[in-house]
Amino acid sequence: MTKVLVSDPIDQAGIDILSQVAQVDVRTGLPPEELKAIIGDYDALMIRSGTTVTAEIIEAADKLRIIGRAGVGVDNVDVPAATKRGVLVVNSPEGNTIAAAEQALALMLALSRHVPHAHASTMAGGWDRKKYVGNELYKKKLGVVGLGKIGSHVARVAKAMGMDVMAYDPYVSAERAQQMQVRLLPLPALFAEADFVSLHLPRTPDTENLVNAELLKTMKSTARIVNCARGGIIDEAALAEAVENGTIGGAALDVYAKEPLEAGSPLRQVKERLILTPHLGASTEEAQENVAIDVAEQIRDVLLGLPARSAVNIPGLNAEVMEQLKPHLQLAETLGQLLSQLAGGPISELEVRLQGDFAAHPAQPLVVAALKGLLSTALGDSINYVNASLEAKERGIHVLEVKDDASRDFAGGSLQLSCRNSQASHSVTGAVFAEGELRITTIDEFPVNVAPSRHMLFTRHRDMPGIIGQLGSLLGEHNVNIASMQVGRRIVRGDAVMVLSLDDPIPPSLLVSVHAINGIQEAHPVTL
Ligand SMILES: NC(=O)C1=CN([C@@H]2O[C@H](COP(=O)(O)OP(=O)(O)OC[C@H]3O[C@@H](n4cnc5c(N)ncnc54)[C@H](O)[C@@H]3O)[C@@H](O)[C@H]2O)C=CC1
Ligand SMILES: O=C(O)C(=O)COP(=O)(O)O
Repeated sequence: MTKVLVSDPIDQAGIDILSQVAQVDVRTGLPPEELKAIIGDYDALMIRSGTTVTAEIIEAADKLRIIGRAGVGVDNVDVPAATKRGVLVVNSPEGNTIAAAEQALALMLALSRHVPHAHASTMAGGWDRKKYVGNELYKKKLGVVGLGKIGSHVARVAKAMGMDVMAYDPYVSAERAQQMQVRLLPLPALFAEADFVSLHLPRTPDTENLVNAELLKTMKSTARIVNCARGGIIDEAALAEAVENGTIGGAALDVYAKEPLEAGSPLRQVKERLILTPHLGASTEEAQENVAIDVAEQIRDVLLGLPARSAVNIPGLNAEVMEQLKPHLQLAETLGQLLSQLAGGPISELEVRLQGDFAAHPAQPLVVAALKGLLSTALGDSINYVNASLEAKERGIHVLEVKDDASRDFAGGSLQLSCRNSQASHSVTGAVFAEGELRITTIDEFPVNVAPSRHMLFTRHRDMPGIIGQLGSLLGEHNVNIASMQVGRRIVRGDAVMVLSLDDPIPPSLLVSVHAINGIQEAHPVTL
């Protein structure tokens, strides 16, 4: 029975989808040791930010095929460790965009009008209209750091509220910023000019402690900062001090370096002009339904053997590409399997050549598929689209991609894989014919025209009378049925190849006899 573990609170809509294909166990708040102890039973894991998926947990996850993050940030998942184990990581890149953006806007308004403190004071019996005089956002300068999906929505709404919006994002083009009518500024200039700063960038080694004591000192003493992105981007002790000392006008945080926020955090000591919420950015009914459906559908699809649409660790290979290129990927994988069995040993270089109309396809997915095929001979089921590139790199396989749209052998083009190792080099070419039918069209530059089949035998031999008959009789004597046979040669009585599709595998003892036939130079049994 396929089993899915849901280890954080997920909307019921997601559980319902997963239940169509698997037994779903919801166990939230598991301590790491307990998660490690049970993860080996599960085919899929669905999480939010509450579960940390370490390399140790992935190591214990013998059956795990997919980790679904019902949200955006995957910084709580050791993605390289998952990739190494061939575990797909998916997320919901857009399901909570609006929720997180609205949380940032809510905090900006709440900060500028002292909403939480005024509320607490009123509830406590007070009526303090003077203390809580605030500021308007209208005509104030907002600096958005990270102009991605959430940052862009914040910028759009802030502009509608009459704010002057600037942004810092090293990966956003001047054209995009212009389109959004946002000024792009370097980070120090943005911090120096801003009345409000809102952070919307991921936490990475580059962004850790990006907002430190030094940068805070460059802000206006009235400026306020909002972080609904990730903890650890702001130095929390420095921020607490800056708010307390009046270096800046205030701050509102939804995310923390360590969650839940520790009881002894200096942030908890700040009494005024600081608003803290417990990571609520994505916590709207709408966003929770969106992300749960988005991610549960992907887990369901992957468990059914279908591609996922938002895979984090197979860039360029989303569901749309997989669907469009299905037969082409199948061809690349089959040729990879074939090539590795012809080579019969470690390979140091693989050339993937997209010829004719094939060159119009993106190369990367086809390279990944070829590597998966190539490595599956040695690594079996443990190799997949997730870890194929990494495994190839670790085995020192140098990959060359070539696009040659001038070569016009077939309508639709062809794909050629060539490999080299210390002893020899081999090449195979294939094409996708009408109705998605796959054909092997050359082997070691000899022209053939064969549909791949489960069991095959490839020989290199001298083109001379009697060889085909001898081989046919030999296989017949051993009850190996030949489904089809083809010979390819470049010159009469020169070197030739023979391709046999067989109904049964060739036993090793029979292979010895095949090799013994006079004129046969090489014989490679192939299983696809
Ligand atoms: N508080 C919450 O509950 C939620 C928090 N988030 C967090 O919000 C953040 C943004 O999410 P999205 O907008 O969906 O992501 P996104 O990928 O659409 O945007 C991130 C932007 O940050 C930019 N960026 C990367 N490194 C940068 C750097 N060093 N300096 C400035 N900009 C940089 C990227 O170019 C990109 O434009 C993520 O960290 C995500 O985890 C997302 C949803 C909910
Ligand atoms: O989607 C994200 O990146 C979030 O931070 C949301 O986290 P959550 O799912 O609410 O634990």
